[in-house]
Amino acid sequence: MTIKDIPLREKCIIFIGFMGVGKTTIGSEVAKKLYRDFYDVDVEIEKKYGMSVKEIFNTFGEEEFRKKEKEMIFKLCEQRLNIISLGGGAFLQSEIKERCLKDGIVFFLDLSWDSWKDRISMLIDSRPILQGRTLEEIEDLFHSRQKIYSLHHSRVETDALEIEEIANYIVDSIKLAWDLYEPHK
Ligand SMILES: Nc1ncnc2c1ncn2[C@@H]1O[C@H](COP(=O)(O)OP(=O)(O)OP(=O)(O)O)[C@@H](O)[C@H]1O
Ligand SMILES: O=C(O)C1=C[C@@H](O)[C@@H](O)[C@H](O)C1
Ligand SMILES: [Mg+2]
Repeated sequence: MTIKDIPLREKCIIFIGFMGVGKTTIGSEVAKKLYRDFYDVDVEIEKKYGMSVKEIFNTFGEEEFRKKEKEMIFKLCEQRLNIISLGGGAFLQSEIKERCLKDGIVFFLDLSWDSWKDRISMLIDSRPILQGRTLEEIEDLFHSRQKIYSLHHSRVETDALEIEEIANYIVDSIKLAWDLYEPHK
């Protein structure tokens, strides 16, 4: 059986989007609702190194982190049925992007800059990419990153929604797609 033959119902469900939009939080909620295993790529890499992402960046550099990020995502995509939240920069690598779009159902969590900036205090200490940047530089990064997320299977605007509402909407839309494209016989 080739990779093309993965039934829709068995494909991994993958979350992308800028740092702090809610990939980890929403991914784990969706996994609970679908009774599936959840993997957060940043957390899996942290477990491998026994260090935080910030420590990995400081000790080994971003290039090493990106290499591990690709290895980890490819490994998780090889298995079926996983729910996977990517790091905010994973789609910078075109090989990751292509693999995820081929083997998974990719949800882009889209949050406006105005809403995102209210979360900055929760994120600034633990996200190495944000450190040492002014608010204006972070805003530029936020906007320039949007194009890496432009290829996806579904986009969810999360601004006005609670975590639970977003997770329910995503689960409903996945079930609808399953029934439409691969109805039970
Ligand atoms: N819809 C929401 N409403 C309010 N707060 C939210 C919502 N979604 C996520 N959050 C909060 O925003 C913060 C960042 O969320 P989370 O860690 O899930 O983002 P992320 O996309 O995984 O970030 P990163 O790419 O840096 O790993 C968390 O404190 C989370 O509780
Ligand atoms: O947007 C990014 O480049 C990153 C996002 C985080 O999830 C981590 O993967 C890391 O801090 C890099
Ligand atoms: Mg996360």
